[in-house]
Amino acid sequence: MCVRSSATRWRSWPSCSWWSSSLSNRSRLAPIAGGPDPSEAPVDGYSVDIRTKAHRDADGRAVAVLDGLAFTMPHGTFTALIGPSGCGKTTTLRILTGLDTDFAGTVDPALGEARIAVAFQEPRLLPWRTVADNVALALPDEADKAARVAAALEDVGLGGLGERFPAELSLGQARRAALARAFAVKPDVLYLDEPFVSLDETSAQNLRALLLSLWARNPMTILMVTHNVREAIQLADQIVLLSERPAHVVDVVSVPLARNSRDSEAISGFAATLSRKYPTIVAL
Ligand SMILES: Nc1ncnc2c1ncn2[C@@H]1O[C@H](COP(=O)(O)OP(=O)(O)OP(=O)(O)O)[C@@H](O)[C@H]1O
Repeated sequence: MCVRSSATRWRSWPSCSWWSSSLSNRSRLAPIAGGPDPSEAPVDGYSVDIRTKAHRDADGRAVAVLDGLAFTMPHGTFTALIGPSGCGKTTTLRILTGLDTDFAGTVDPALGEARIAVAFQEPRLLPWRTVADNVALALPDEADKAARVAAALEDVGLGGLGERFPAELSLGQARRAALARAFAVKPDVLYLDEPFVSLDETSAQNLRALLLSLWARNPMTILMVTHNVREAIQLADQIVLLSERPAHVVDVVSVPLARNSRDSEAISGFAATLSRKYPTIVAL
C-alpha cells in the first residue's frame, strides 16, 4: 500500500450509472442464482485505510467525516457498505474512485490501476445520445465495438431498445442501460451507490438478479453502498458496518449463507442477528 496522491493515475472513469431500491421486510424472496459463494472467495484483496477525511462547512470549518476506515475487498468478491445516513459512505466511494484525493490515509495502489466502472442512483445517461451510443461511449474505438454494445444490451434485456433515447425508457430500463454500460467495459472493480433505490420491489428484485447473473459471467470485485441490510445480505459476501459520522469501521461481517440458500427467511434471520448486535447501524 502507499499513500495515494493527486498524481495517482486513474484509468478513465468509463461508466456513471446510478440505479437502486429497497428490499421489503414482507417480500417473499426465492434465492437468486448466480455469483460465487463466499467459501470460493480468494484471500488477496484491495486494501483501504482512510485515516481521516474532513469536509468544510459553510463557514469554512473542517468537519470530520471519516476517522479510521479500514477494510479489505477480497478480489472477485462482493462487499456491501452500510452505515447511518450522512456517515460518509458516498465520500468513501468518491475517494476510492479517485474523485476525491484530499484525505489522509492509504488506498491500495492496485485500485488506482484497476479498470473501474461506477453506477449511481440516477442512471446518468446522456439524454441526447441513443441508448446504444451511451453504452458505446464507455468503449474504445475498436472493430468489435458495435457487436460489444449489442451484446451488452442483449445481456440486460434491452436488445431491441438500442435506438431509443433515455427519455423514452422507464427508470428500470434506464438502470439496465446503465448496468450494460458498466459491464461492457469489463471492469476489474464495480462501484455501486444505492443502485436499486426508487424502484418498485419487483423491478428492484429483477435488477438484483440481473446483477448477480452478469457478475457470474464477468468476474470482478464489487463494492456497493446501500441502506438496505436485507439487500446487502442477499447480494454480498461481506458487509462493512460503519459508525455515525465521523465514520469508522465497526465490524466487517461475512455473510454466512450460500447464495442458493438466501431466501426471505434466511435473510430476515441474519438481518435480525445483525440488528441485535448493531442496533444503531442495522435498523429493521
Ligand atoms: N462537498 C461537501 N462539502 C461539505 N460537506 C459535505 C460534502 N459532501 C458531503 N458532505 C457532508 O459529509 C457528510 C457525509 O456525506 P456522505 O454523502 O458521504 O454521507 P452518506 O453516508 O453517503 O449519506 P447518505 O446515507 O445520506 O447518502 C455529510 O454530513 C455531508 O453533509
